[in-house]
Amino acid sequence: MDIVQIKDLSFKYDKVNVLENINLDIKKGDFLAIIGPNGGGKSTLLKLILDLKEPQKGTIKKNLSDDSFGYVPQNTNLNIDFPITALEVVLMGHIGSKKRFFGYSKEDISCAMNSLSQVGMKEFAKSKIGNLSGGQRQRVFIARALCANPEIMLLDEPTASIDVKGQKEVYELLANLNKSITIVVVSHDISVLLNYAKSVAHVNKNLVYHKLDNLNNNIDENEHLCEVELLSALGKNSSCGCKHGC
Ligand SMILES: Nc1ncnc2c1ncn2[C@@H]1O[C@H](COP(=O)(O)OP(=O)(O)OP(=O)(O)O)[C@@H](O)[C@H]1O
Repeated sequence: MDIVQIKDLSFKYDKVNVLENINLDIKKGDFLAIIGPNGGGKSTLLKLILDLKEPQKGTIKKNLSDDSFGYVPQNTNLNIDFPITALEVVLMGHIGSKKRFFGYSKEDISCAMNSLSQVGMKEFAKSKIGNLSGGQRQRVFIARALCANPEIMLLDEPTASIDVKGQKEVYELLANLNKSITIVVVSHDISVLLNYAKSVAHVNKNLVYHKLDNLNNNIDENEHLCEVELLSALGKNSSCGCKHGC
């Protein structure tokens, strides 16, 4: 079943076209990697899917209820020096609370602890967010998105500034969540991500979609794999926008 159907979507900021005639169906259970060069339109596409922006042309149809999206934004806008605990960060994402202005209910706290447990961070519930490693902090942000009990989770650059070991841990976690949640990840760290993704969408104003079962898998995550190499492995050509200038 397609849980998101994007048809002939175009979007521009001012007069500059950022996305042009995008067609994409996201299947229930998919683990979709959205890759592409800087400024290619990946974050804009996520925001359109999340209704944070409106398409100027084309349609996005969703076979989901509105509150079943989990979103882990690129910039969490959280000052990590702020003395807030992992549990409090997760509670901030709790949309089920009926006691918003009077603190959180026991149910909210138990749901947040459950989310922390799902991401392997229960014992860090009382740790200050600034004292966690980058990978641990990202797990807490994933736990916050899990509080909405999402059917689909969208993550924008979840492994930026995390070392390869930490990246693998984040993707192992997402692969595990993918047993019940559809996962969409925007990332530049494609060598690690592509060992976990089931499909890939290359976005550079236009979108090219590939299923990944025909890619020779077990990519060595310590080796740099540029988008040209990836797309040529998939039988497509594209100019590389990667930072290595290949
Ligand atoms: N609010 C905005 N107003 C005007 N232009 C914008 C705005 N947001 C993004 N853009 C421009 O739209 C283009 C696409 O941006 P977007 O953030 O979607 O790309 P991206 O593929 O996610 O990039 P990156 O990989 O660098 O995060 C860029 O040229 C960017 O400068």
